[in-house]
Amino acid sequence: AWGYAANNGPDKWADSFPIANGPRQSPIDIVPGEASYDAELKPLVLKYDPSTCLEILNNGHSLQVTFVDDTDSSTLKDGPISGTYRLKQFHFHWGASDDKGSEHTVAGTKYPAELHLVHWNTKYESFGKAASQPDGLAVVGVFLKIGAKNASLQKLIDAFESIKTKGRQSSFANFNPATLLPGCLDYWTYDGSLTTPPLLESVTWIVCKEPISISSEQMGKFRSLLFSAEGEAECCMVDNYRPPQPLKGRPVRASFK
Ligand SMILES: NS(=O)(=O)c1ccc2o/c(=N\O)[nH]c2c1
Ligand SMILES: [Zn+2]
Repeated sequence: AWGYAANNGPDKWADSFPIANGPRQSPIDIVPGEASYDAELKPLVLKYDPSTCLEILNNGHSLQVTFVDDTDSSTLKDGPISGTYRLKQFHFHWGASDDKGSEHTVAGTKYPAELHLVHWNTKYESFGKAASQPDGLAVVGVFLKIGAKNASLQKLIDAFESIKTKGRQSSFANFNPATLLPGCLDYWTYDGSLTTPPLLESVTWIVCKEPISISSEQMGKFRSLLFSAEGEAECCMVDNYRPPQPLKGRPVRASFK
């Protein structure tokens, strides 16, 4: 099965998922000077209902918080997209040290971590169906940088003991993902893919320019999660990021000057 180790990591994914070398793969290096400001891009409209928060889980690749997505309670609208996209889950990617961990980079700069809020287009009947369509998904990416303790992230961290190993999940209620968004919602946007297998080219990426903070201690708690299941040799969940992929001529637009 795929992972992030030398024997099953990003350089090996093309063996089972040839789309890994496709024309619209993610993540990418975002070069602000080469992004074009598009005055027609609208502000993001994110409306999240904390009561749709369901559970927190360790899926062996990341820690993920999943949401009830059978109604339009938690949605993303406007920005670069048309129609309504429903929040399905959010998760993170991070490094073994503070000098790496994000998937997108900004003029080569790696952040210690990156948050992905995953939404699917309600013109399709489910996430699974949407994930195979070129306009099926919209993922909002938020960079994390080392700084002040983040009270919102702390609520997630307080649940980590119950999801330390692969396959563990626990109920997680009334969490408002809007508390994880930066104050300013300026963004870059481009057409891309899932950054993990099956690497489907169905994602409109919306990457926020402004990072949110996480303290060093909090970052250490992320690194205490395990890729391994209970009873297996312990393997720290770190460096669960795919490096930037070729842009292949794609335009990157900015919502800000
Ligand atoms: N890392 S990512 O591109 O946000 C992402 C989002 C949703 C996903 O669902 C997946 N398999 O079902 N992989 C995946 C990656
Ligand atoms: Zn992700």
